[in-house]
Amino acid sequence: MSRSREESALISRLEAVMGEFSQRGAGLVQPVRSVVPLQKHGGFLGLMPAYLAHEDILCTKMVAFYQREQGSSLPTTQATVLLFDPVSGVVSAVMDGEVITARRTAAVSAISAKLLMPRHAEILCLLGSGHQAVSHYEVFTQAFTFKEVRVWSRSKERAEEFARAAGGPVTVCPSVKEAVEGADVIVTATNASEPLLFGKWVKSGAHVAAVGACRPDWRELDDDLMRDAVVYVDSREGAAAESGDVILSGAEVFAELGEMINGSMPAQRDKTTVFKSLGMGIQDAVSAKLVYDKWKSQQ
Ligand SMILES: NC(=O)C1=CN([C@@H]2O[C@H](COP(=O)(O)OP(=O)(O)OC[C@H]3O[C@@H](n4cnc5c(N)ncnc54)[C@H](O)[C@@H]3O)[C@@H](O)[C@H]2O)C=CC1
Ligand SMILES: O=C(O)C1=NCCCC1
Repeated sequence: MSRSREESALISRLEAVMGEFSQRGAGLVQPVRSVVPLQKHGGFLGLMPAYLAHEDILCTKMVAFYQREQGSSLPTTQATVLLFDPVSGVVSAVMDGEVITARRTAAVSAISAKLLMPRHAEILCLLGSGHQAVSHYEVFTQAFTFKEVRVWSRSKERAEEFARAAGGPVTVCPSVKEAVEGADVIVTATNASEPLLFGKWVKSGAHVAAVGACRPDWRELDDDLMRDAVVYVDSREGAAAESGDVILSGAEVFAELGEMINGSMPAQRDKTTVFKSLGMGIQDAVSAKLVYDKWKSQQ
């Protein structure tokens, strides 16, 4: 299967499961991520189980996240995914979770952009130049056509490296402000714990896919942006427990991505919108099953 067909298959599986999640039916069990904080070491261990009864997928991801020193050779996010046979509880696969995490997160952000970005979006801006920035660049430029792609990163060298490695032209911007001004779609994919994207810089009607800041006291977005934008989340329970951008700004969550997919809540495309992504076990479960089924079919 070509990369683009794999991407479309992943996106349609994710759309279906996010829609099912937002119906809160009995066929889908996914608690909010359990987090074991490792304050002493600047990290946490997250456990992300999920059971999808209709498709009989039983899965858990274990993800370790560490805020590394700049220049560290270790990744900030390290994940392992376990797939089980739900009939017997036997483990059927142990998978590295790096690619699954990178691609499913970008695919979910692309679903939010498909529904919420301005109709004639021309400028994509990526804040951060790490794993998520790379996967978002790949998935977004495959799914949509932009006239300009911009990147900003704390380290100019890293941003330049990112631009060199990208499959098309990327403008490296010297500041967040210059990167985001006039942008139609902004992806925040950093390890920041303080706001770096300010509402006063964001063009009215733009769509922000906010991927970082996954702890209740971490931020990427300022209060103005959170309060002025229409805020969508992947899971209301997840956002209430884990998103500093939601909790500390006091912003109202308008809808879940799945509610938009189901048509029970509208996509307010004409407004400035934020999709606050935290990541969900069901996303890993359907992604891991796609990988497993493909591997099985090749045996
Ligand atoms: N929503 C979701 O489903 C998921 C979210 N994440 C989150 O996405 C974010 C990025 O993850 P990766 O790309 O894997 O990390 P990475 O370590 O590969 O890249 C992080 C980027 O953030 C930048 N950065 C670090 N500290 C910063 C600061 N204080 N201010 C501005 N930039 C800073 C780094 O220079 C780098 O460009 C993390 O916050 C991670 O927790 C990761 C996986 C899934
Ligand atoms: O969903 C995930 O996977 C993650 N989300 C937040 C940060 C660590 C990984």
